[in-house]
Amino acid sequence: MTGVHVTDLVKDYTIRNGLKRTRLRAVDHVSLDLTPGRTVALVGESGSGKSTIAKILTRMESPTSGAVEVVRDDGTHVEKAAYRREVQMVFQDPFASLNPFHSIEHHIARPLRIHNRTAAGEETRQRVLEMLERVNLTPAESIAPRRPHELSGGQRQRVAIARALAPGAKVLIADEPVSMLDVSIRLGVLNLLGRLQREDELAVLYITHDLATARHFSDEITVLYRGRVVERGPADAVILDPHHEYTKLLAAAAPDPERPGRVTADAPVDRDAIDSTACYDHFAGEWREAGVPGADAKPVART
Ligand SMILES: Nc1ncnc2c1ncn2[C@@H]1O[C@H](COP(=O)(O)OP(=O)(O)OP(=O)(O)O)[C@@H](O)[C@H]1O
Repeated sequence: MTGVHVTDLVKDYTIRNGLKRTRLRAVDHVSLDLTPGRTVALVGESGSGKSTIAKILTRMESPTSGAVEVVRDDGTHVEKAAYRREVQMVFQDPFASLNPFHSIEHHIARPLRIHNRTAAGEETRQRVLEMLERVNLTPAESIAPRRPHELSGGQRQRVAIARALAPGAKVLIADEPVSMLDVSIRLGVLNLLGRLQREDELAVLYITHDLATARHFSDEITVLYRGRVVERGPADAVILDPHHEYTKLLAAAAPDPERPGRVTADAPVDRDAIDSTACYDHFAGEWREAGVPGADAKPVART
């Protein structure tokens, strides 16, 4: 089994405006752990740095500083090719993430071959059909030859999940995996992710704006504000007993089943009222400095 330790991660982007260059700190000293069989939800408004963290974890971006270590149970580090195999991402947009020119079979067979998960020919085909069945795309024989445009958004996202698992993923980074799907099918896709996680003991990072699903589908919640962790803890504790003013705003804006309409973490925020220098750590039961690694973070006095 494989877990991920993120320590003191920083990502700066350089923004060019004519001749002028400015630095934007998208991720500000973030530390978090992903452990097998558990889901950590990363929540925060648009621009808080969630996708940047996902891209660094999947090596699509490199960090400015800090460490991402993927570690097996026996303490050995997962390197290079194994990293690419074991840490997989499910993207937000099931329409853009699949190649319209290739069949569903091709999308799943490719990672199986690249990562040497099958010999060739009939064996690969059998594995593809098995993967389609695992994500409830049946009858698999009828789905396999189709092109992405012949499937619904929910079915495409199931293909994307099967493709992510095909190489033998141990860590899944799911970046807003249901936000572009019709509300009526979101739950089905999240339930599927939950089942696969339990069956394969995956370590999952679930990135979302939606506090209700974060609570329901995650063990822990980490709240990000302006690139910093401002609150972390068990999912119920963060939602039912939020300490940071930003989390309180998010919790207050979370969808209420009694109320029609859908409000998310993108609800308007009074930025002047928010302090991003302190983080409430429910595990430690105290306030700590935000923007410093967990172990070294000093407790801070706060009422
Ligand atoms: N390649 C880039 N170059 C410059 N700035 C970037 C780049 N990628 C992201 N940013 C900036 O970094 C900050 C964090 O962006 P990021 O996409 O990680 O946020 P997010 O929380 O995932 O937002 P969303 O929920 O809208 O996807 C934003 O201010 C964004 O504009």
